[in-house]
Amino acid sequence: MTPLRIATRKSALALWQTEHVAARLRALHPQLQVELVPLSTRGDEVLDRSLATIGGKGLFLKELEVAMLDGVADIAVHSLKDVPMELDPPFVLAAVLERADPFDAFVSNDHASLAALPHGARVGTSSLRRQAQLRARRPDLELVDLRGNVNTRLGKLDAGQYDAIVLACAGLQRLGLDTRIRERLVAPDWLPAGAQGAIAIECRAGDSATQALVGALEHEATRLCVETERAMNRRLHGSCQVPIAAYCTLDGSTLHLSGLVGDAASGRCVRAEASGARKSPTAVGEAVAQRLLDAGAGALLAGG
Ligand SMILES: NCc1[nH]cc(CCC(=O)O)c1CC(=O)O
Repeated sequence: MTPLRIATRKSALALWQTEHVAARLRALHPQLQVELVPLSTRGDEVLDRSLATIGGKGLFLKELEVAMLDGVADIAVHSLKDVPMELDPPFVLAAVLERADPFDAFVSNDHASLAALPHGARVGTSSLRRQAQLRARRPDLELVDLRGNVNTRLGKLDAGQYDAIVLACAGLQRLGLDTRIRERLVAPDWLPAGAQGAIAIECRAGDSATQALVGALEHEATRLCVETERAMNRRLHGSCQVPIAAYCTLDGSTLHLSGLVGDAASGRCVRAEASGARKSPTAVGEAVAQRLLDAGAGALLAGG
């Protein structure tokens, strides 16, 4: 059998996620040889600049997609929250794995919780979604830009540049850093990015053999929830540059979606919810998007 080659970014988190997928594929298919193809992406090389000015988060995907088109790799492993709402037609998400912890983590060396931070404390995050929710709860905080991969961000916290930072729980847990989590910021009070905590496998749309191979890793409940969240984002034209949060759960046959659009500067947040049948993730996502727009989210999305 020809080996299955997996394109991956080179950050510690990306490599962990790719090794995880490789191990699960080897366990499912003992005869299969699985190889990693680590690649540098433009998104990794320009982390110090605003991603919006250089083409958005899709930059992390592009090189991995080129590798698949060139036949250098068969699949690519992604954090689904970083995957654009629309994939280019030659690609599909062949599997979505069971979601890990979907929530954000409050991380600090000196303070036990967001509420316990002293007045005017410095909190590092470059996520507009996190900034908007921080401002809403604590208008007194000084919010400071913080980029880089998980270990870079923790290093800057430990160097004393911030009193606290906010990261995804899933990334910390995967890297064995869960003891750094001082407080989990959970729904309904605090909402994560759509698809946070979920790993997705992308492959060529025409490659049905590979799709069959990786399809065994599909987790249906996660797929339904992230499709609902992504339908909301798509309808709102969400990208990493707009403060949009979405969190969906599946309860038996019912999807429950909570959405939020915020403004990082003022901390104004508009929220909406909807429920619907598990067979209708798109309708549930679009219903929440419409309710957010009806409640005034359009002005926040337009930047004011
Ligand atoms: N923005 C980068 C990114 N993309 C995915 C994760 C965490 C893992 C996940 O959500 O699956 C992170 C780190 C973070 O936001 O702290």
